[in-house]
Amino acid sequence: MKAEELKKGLIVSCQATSEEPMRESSIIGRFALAAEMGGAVGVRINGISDILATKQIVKIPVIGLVKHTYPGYWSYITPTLRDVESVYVTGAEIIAVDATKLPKPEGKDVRQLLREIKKEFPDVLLLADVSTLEEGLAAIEEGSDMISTTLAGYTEYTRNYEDPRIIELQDPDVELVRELAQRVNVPVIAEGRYWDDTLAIQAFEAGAHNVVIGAGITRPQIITKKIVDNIQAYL
Ligand SMILES: CC(=O)N[C@H](C=O)[C@@H](O)[C@H](O)[C@H](O)COP(=O)(O)O
Repeated sequence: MKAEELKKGLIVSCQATSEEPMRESSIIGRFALAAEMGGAVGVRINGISDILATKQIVKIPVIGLVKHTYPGYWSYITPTLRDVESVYVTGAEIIAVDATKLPKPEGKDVRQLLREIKKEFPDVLLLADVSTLEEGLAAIEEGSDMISTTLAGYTEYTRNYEDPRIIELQDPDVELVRELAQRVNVPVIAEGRYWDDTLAIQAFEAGAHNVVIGAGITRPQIITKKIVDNIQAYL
């Protein structure tokens, strides 16, 4: 696949941690199928078995990643060459990688990591997950094919709140999408706390090529809680 082939539109992130009720690869695959049936142009999937389950039943492009934590390092989205390789062999069309300025495992800096990925996997479509404009521009210089605002609001220097439960409710960073779209000529993907079509349209108006919605579609316990909290006042 080539970067130009990624259609404009909605990408659905289908992810569940070990504490979540949907934590099963076949369920994640079904979420991805539902996303495809609903008109999504791509899905974003974490973990090898979830990616493989998804690849079996959908035709739309898969953005694959592995969340892998290394002691002493903050970066956790496909942060090493070996992690990239593990996603690469699944056949995921696009690979998402932490492209924040924070140091990467094995003592690498972000530019070195991105450069090595491009060298070792020249045909890979590399999606740089960033939290700031500067990180996005650096990732483009190192050959990234797409940029996503995935980590805006999550790195320590872009966080506004200490409480991780609060951050889930914060507004998405539409301004970062606007700034990136003005400065780069690769697809800019708006991601992180986009809950619905109203927020997604704001991102498209700001120049996004795609908007990723995760929790707002595929984390039913969070959706339920949001609705329950909102109607509580009337009960
Ligand atoms: C920060 C981080 O680790 N984000 C992850 C990236 O893969 C996922 O946990 C998010 O669900 C995804 O980015 C979609 O975002 P939201 O669920 O807010 O629509």
